[in-house]
Amino acid sequence: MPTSRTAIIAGNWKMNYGPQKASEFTMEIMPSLGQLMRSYPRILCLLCPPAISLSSVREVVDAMPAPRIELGAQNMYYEEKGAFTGEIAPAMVKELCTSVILGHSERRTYFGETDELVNKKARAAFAHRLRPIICIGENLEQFESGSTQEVIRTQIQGSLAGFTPEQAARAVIAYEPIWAIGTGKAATAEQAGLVVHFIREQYSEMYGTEAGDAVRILYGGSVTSENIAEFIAHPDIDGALVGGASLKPDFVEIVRKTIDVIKG
Ligand SMILES: O=C[C@H](O)COP(=O)(O)O
Repeated sequence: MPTSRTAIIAGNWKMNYGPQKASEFTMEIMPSLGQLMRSYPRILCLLCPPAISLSSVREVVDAMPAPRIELGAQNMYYEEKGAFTGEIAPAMVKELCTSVILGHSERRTYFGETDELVNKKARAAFAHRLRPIICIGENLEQFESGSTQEVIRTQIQGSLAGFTPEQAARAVIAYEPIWAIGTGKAATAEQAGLVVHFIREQYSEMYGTEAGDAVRILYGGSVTSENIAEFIAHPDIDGALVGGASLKPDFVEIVRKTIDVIKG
């Protein structure tokens, strides 16, 4: 990644760690994570536990303050409040988080989320000054049939429809090829980099060249401390959305190696 952008390492805990376990795990990683974050400024770290555990993680992070360690929600609804059983509203997320993951492939696959819905949620995020992390990516069949670019183009145009240039600049994109998620078979940095570069081109077409250069784009899919360095070394990739490895102290190693690569 170039020096003009800030790295982001986000840990998506998915449906793991209730309030008690989330608190214990955060206490376990915060001393070393905090030390790392104090050592280098050009990186943002996001912890994204399940919604029910956000408060307990918030308490630990507040008690062990360190710069640029923020919380993110894994999802939210777009309505302000009301009779939407089981959902959480943007203002509720905003009380504890700076960011929200939207349109994760697991939301799209298991809960039928569409680009249109992701777009509504992203607009609600902007309205509440939350940073949306918008996930896109192709499945194995689409990858093997060579339709990755077409899928990505459709997802970008649908999920980002009607964004102003300012909103587009605040959004973070996470490219997650579905075939690499939770499989232990990460894309190569070269494979991921080609798609991420394509996303930058789409951004440039929609919002101008500067926007294409400035937008922060993460890679996600079987990222560990063993392979993070090659992704961060790629000029188009700005960080990672980490699933399984974010549930272990390996997450701190991922942050450490990211800093090592950026520092050079
Ligand atoms: O949100 C994270 C991604 O789905 C990647 O998950 P993973 O690192 O377990 O493959």
